[in-house]
Amino acid sequence: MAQQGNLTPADELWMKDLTLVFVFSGGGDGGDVGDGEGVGLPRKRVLLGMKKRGFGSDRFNGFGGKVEPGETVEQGAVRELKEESFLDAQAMEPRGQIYFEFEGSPKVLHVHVFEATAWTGDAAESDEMRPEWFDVASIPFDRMWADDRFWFPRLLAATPFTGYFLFRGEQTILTHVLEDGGDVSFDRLRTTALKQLQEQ
Ligand SMILES: CNc1ncnc2c1ncn2[C@@H]1O[C@H](COP(=O)(O)OP(=O)(O)OP(=O)(O)O)[C@@H](O)[C@H]1O
Repeated sequence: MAQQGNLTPADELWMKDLTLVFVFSGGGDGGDVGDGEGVGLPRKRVLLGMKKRGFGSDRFNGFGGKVEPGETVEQGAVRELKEESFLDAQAMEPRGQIYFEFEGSPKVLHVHVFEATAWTGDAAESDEMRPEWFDVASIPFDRMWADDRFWFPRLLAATPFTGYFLFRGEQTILTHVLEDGGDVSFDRLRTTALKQLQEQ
Protein backbone atom coordinates (compact mmCIF):
# COMPACT_ATOMS: atom_id res chain seq x y z
CA MET A 1 0.00 0.00 0.00
CA ALA A 2 1.36 3.42 -0.92
CA GLN A 3 1.91 5.90 1.86
CA GLN A 4 -1.30 7.90 2.33
CA GLY A 5 0.58 10.90 3.66
CA ASN A 6 -0.97 13.70 5.58
CA LEU A 7 -4.52 13.86 4.25
CA THR A 8 -7.34 15.93 5.66
CA PRO A 9 -10.55 14.11 6.69
CA ALA A 10 -13.34 14.81 4.18
CA ASP A 11 -15.47 16.75 6.69
CA GLU A 12 -12.64 19.22 7.42
CA LEU A 13 -12.06 20.26 3.81
CA TRP A 14 -13.20 23.64 2.55
CA MET A 15 -13.41 24.95 -1.02
CA LYS A 16 -12.22 28.11 -2.63
CA ASP A 17 -13.60 29.13 -6.06
CA LEU A 18 -11.05 30.16 -8.69
CA THR A 19 -11.34 30.83 -12.40
CA LEU A 20 -9.10 29.87 -15.29
CA VAL A 21 -9.81 31.32 -18.73
CA PHE A 22 -8.40 30.31 -22.11
CA VAL A 23 -8.55 32.21 -25.37
CA PHE A 24 -7.96 30.54 -28.73
CA SER A 25 -7.41 31.89 -32.18
CA GLY A 26 -7.84 30.30 -35.56
CA GLY A 27 -4.31 31.21 -36.49
CA GLY A 28 -4.32 32.13 -40.16
CA ASP A 29 -1.50 34.32 -41.35
CA GLY A 30 0.23 34.46 -37.98
CA GLY A 31 -0.24 38.21 -37.79
CA ASP A 32 -2.23 40.19 -35.26
CA VAL A 33 -4.89 38.33 -33.40
CA GLY A 34 -8.00 40.07 -32.21
CA ASP A 35 -11.75 40.25 -32.06
CA GLY A 36 -12.24 36.57 -31.44
CA GLU A 37 -11.23 35.67 -34.96
CA GLY A 38 -10.81 32.03 -33.98
CA VAL A 39 -14.37 31.37 -32.86
CA GLY A 40 -15.86 28.43 -34.70
CA LEU A 41 -12.58 27.68 -36.47
CA PRO A 42 -10.11 24.95 -35.59
CA ARG A 43 -8.11 25.98 -32.57
CA LYS A 44 -4.69 26.91 -33.91
CA ARG A 45 -3.21 29.01 -31.17
CA VAL A 46 -3.83 29.50 -27.47
CA LEU A 47 -3.03 32.54 -25.37
CA LEU A 48 -1.13 31.72 -22.19
CA GLY A 49 0.31 34.05 -19.60
CA MET A 50 3.64 33.76 -17.83
CA LYS A 51 2.73 34.39 -14.18
CA LYS A 52 5.15 36.99 -12.88
CA ARG A 53 4.38 36.80 -9.17
CA GLY A 54 2.44 34.99 -6.45
CA PHE A 55 1.02 31.47 -6.51
CA GLY A 56 2.17 29.57 -9.62
CA SER A 57 4.77 32.18 -10.58
CA ASP A 58 7.27 31.33 -13.36
CA ARG A 59 4.69 29.10 -15.01
CA PHE A 60 2.49 29.58 -18.06
CA ASN A 61 -1.22 29.28 -17.42
CA GLY A 62 -4.57 30.58 -18.50
CA PHE A 63 -5.82 33.79 -16.89
CA GLY A 64 -7.77 33.76 -13.67
CA GLY A 65 -7.87 34.08 -9.94
CA LYS A 66 -10.12 34.15 -6.96
CA VAL A 67 -13.84 34.80 -7.29
CA GLU A 68 -14.73 37.87 -5.23
CA PRO A 69 -17.71 38.18 -2.88
CA GLY A 70 -20.79 39.42 -4.74
CA GLU A 71 -19.75 38.29 -8.20
CA THR A 72 -20.67 35.13 -10.07
CA VAL A 73 -17.96 32.72 -11.13
CA GLU A 74 -18.43 33.85 -14.75
CA GLN A 75 -18.17 37.54 -13.78
CA GLY A 76 -14.97 36.70 -11.91
CA ALA A 77 -13.61 34.97 -15.01
CA VAL A 78 -14.35 38.01 -17.21
CA ARG A 79 -12.81 40.38 -14.67
CA GLU A 80 -9.61 38.37 -14.21
CA LEU A 81 -9.14 37.96 -17.97
CA LYS A 82 -9.37 41.74 -18.34
CA GLU A 83 -7.09 42.48 -15.36
CA GLU A 84 -4.40 40.05 -16.44
CA SER A 85 -4.44 40.22 -20.27
CA PHE A 86 -6.51 43.35 -21.10
CA LEU A 87 -8.84 41.31 -23.33
CA ASP A 88 -12.60 41.93 -23.07
CA ALA A 89 -14.67 38.75 -23.14
CA GLN A 90 -18.09 38.98 -24.76
CA ALA A 91 -18.95 35.32 -24.23
CA MET A 92 -17.66 32.63 -21.91
CA GLU A 93 -18.32 28.90 -22.18
CA PRO A 94 -17.71 26.62 -19.19
CA ARG A 95 -15.36 23.80 -20.25
CA GLY A 96 -14.60 21.98 -17.04
CA GLN A 97 -13.97 21.95 -13.32
CA ILE A 98 -10.84 20.87 -11.51
CA TYR A 99 -10.39 20.28 -7.79
CA PHE A 100 -6.88 20.62 -6.37
CA GLU A 101 -6.00 19.31 -2.95
CA PHE A 102 -2.54 19.77 -1.45
CA GLU A 103 -1.29 17.19 1.00
CA GLY A 104 -1.42 18.64 4.52
CA SER A 105 -3.88 21.43 3.64
CA PRO A 106 -7.66 21.48 4.24
CA LYS A 107 -8.17 24.04 1.43
CA VAL A 108 -9.37 22.63 -1.88
CA LEU A 109 -9.00 24.87 -4.94
CA HIS A 110 -12.14 24.56 -7.05
CA VAL A 111 -11.03 25.84 -10.44
CA HIS A 112 -13.72 26.70 -13.01
CA VAL A 113 -12.24 26.45 -16.50
CA PHE A 114 -13.75 28.64 -19.22
CA GLU A 115 -13.13 29.42 -22.85
CA ALA A 116 -13.70 33.01 -23.92
CA THR A 117 -15.49 32.28 -27.20
CA ALA A 118 -15.91 35.93 -28.20
CA TRP A 119 -13.53 38.65 -27.20
CA THR A 120 -12.07 41.95 -28.30
CA GLY A 121 -8.83 43.76 -27.75
CA ASP A 122 -5.16 42.96 -27.97
CA ALA A 123 -3.40 40.99 -25.27
CA ALA A 124 -0.88 43.06 -23.35
CA GLU A 125 1.40 42.55 -20.39
CA SER A 126 -0.01 43.26 -16.93
CA ASP A 127 1.63 43.40 -13.49
CA GLU A 128 0.78 39.73 -13.04
CA MET A 129 1.05 38.15 -16.47
CA ARG A 130 3.11 38.32 -19.65
CA PRO A 131 0.85 36.95 -22.42
CA GLU A 132 2.18 34.88 -25.28
CA TRP A 133 0.45 32.99 -28.13
CA PHE A 134 1.39 29.33 -28.59
CA ASP A 135 0.64 26.98 -31.42
CA VAL A 136 -1.61 24.26 -29.96
CA ALA A 137 0.91 21.68 -31.23
CA SER A 138 3.65 23.18 -29.06
CA ILE A 139 2.08 24.02 -25.71
CA PRO A 140 4.90 24.39 -23.12
CA PHE A 141 3.68 21.73 -20.67
CA ASP A 142 7.08 21.47 -18.99
CA ARG A 143 6.69 25.12 -17.94
CA MET A 144 3.07 24.75 -16.72
CA TRP A 145 1.37 23.15 -13.73
CA ALA A 146 1.87 19.36 -13.85
CA ASP A 147 -1.88 18.74 -14.12
CA ASP A 148 -2.34 20.76 -17.31
CA ARG A 149 -1.08 18.08 -19.70
CA PHE A 150 -3.84 15.72 -18.48
CA TRP A 151 -6.86 17.90 -19.13
CA PHE A 152 -5.64 20.16 -21.94
CA PRO A 153 -6.61 17.68 -24.68
CA ARG A 154 -10.21 17.82 -23.44
CA LEU A 155 -10.11 21.62 -23.38
CA LEU A 156 -8.81 21.68 -26.97
CA ALA A 157 -11.58 19.32 -28.05
CA ALA A 158 -14.20 21.27 -26.05
CA THR A 159 -15.16 18.01 -24.29
CA PRO A 160 -16.49 18.86 -20.80
CA PHE A 161 -14.41 17.42 -17.98
CA THR A 162 -14.13 17.25 -14.21
CA GLY A 163 -10.87 16.40 -12.48
CA TYR A 164 -9.39 15.86 -9.04
CA PHE A 165 -5.64 16.16 -8.39
CA LEU A 166 -3.83 15.54 -5.13
CA PHE A 167 -0.49 17.36 -4.99
CA ARG A 168 2.54 16.86 -2.76
CA GLY A 169 4.11 20.31 -2.79
CA GLU A 170 3.76 22.19 -6.07
CA GLN A 171 5.45 19.70 -8.42
CA THR A 172 4.25 16.19 -7.63
CA ILE A 173 0.84 14.68 -8.35
CA LEU A 174 0.23 11.77 -5.96
CA THR A 175 -3.00 10.67 -7.61
CA HIS A 176 -5.60 12.06 -9.96
CA VAL A 177 -8.92 11.25 -11.59
CA LEU A 178 -10.27 12.87 -14.74
CA GLU A 179 -13.73 12.15 -16.10
CA ASP A 180 -15.89 13.32 -18.97
CA GLY A 181 -18.76 15.56 -17.92
CA GLY A 182 -18.57 19.08 -16.61
CA ASP A 183 -20.07 18.51 -13.18
CA VAL A 184 -18.97 15.24 -11.59
CA SER A 185 -19.27 15.15 -7.78
CA PHE A 186 -16.15 16.12 -5.85
CA ASP A 187 -16.80 13.47 -3.19
CA ARG A 188 -16.96 10.70 -5.75
CA LEU A 189 -13.81 11.83 -7.56
CA ARG A 190 -11.85 12.16 -4.32
CA THR A 191 -12.98 8.77 -3.06
CA THR A 192 -11.93 7.16 -6.35
CA ALA A 193 -8.60 8.96 -6.36
CA LEU A 194 -7.73 8.04 -2.77
CA LYS A 195 -8.67 4.42 -3.40
CA GLN A 196 -6.33 4.45 -6.39
CA LEU A 197 -3.58 5.84 -4.18
CA GLN A 198 -4.08 3.07 -1.62
CA GLU A 199 -3.86 0.43 -4.33
CA GLN A 200 -0.69 1.87 -5.89
C1 LIG B 1 -2.55 23.20 -8.76
N1 LIG B 1 -2.71 23.19 -10.15
C2 LIG B 1 -3.18 24.20 -10.91
N2 LIG B 1 -3.17 23.98 -12.24
C3 LIG B 1 -3.58 24.92 -13.10
N3 LIG B 1 -4.04 26.13 -12.71
C4 LIG B 1 -4.07 26.38 -11.38
C5 LIG B 1 -3.66 25.45 -10.44
N4 LIG B 1 -3.83 26.01 -9.22
C6 LIG B 1 -4.32 27.25 -9.40
N5 LIG B 1 -4.47 27.48 -10.70
C7 LIG B 1 -4.91 28.74 -11.33
O1 LIG B 1 -3.88 29.66 -11.05
C8 LIG B 1 -4.39 30.96 -11.05
C9 LIG B 1 -3.81 31.70 -9.89
O2 LIG B 1 -4.60 31.68 -8.74
P1 LIG B 1 -4.43 32.76 -7.60
O3 LIG B 1 -3.02 32.89 -7.20
O4 LIG B 1 -5.37 32.44 -6.51
O5 LIG B 1 -4.91 34.00 -8.34
P2 LIG B 1 -4.28 35.44 -8.42
O6 LIG B 1 -2.83 35.41 -8.12
O7 LIG B 1 -4.71 35.98 -9.72
O8 LIG B 1 -5.00 36.12 -7.23
P3 LIG B 1 -6.07 37.24 -7.21
O9 LIG B 1 -7.40 36.60 -7.36
O10 LIG B 1 -5.72 38.14 -8.36
O11 LIG B 1 -5.85 37.80 -5.86
C10 LIG B 1 -5.89 30.86 -11.09
O12 LIG B 1 -6.28 31.12 -12.41
C11 LIG B 1 -6.11 29.40 -10.77
O13 LIG B 1 -7.27 28.94 -11.39
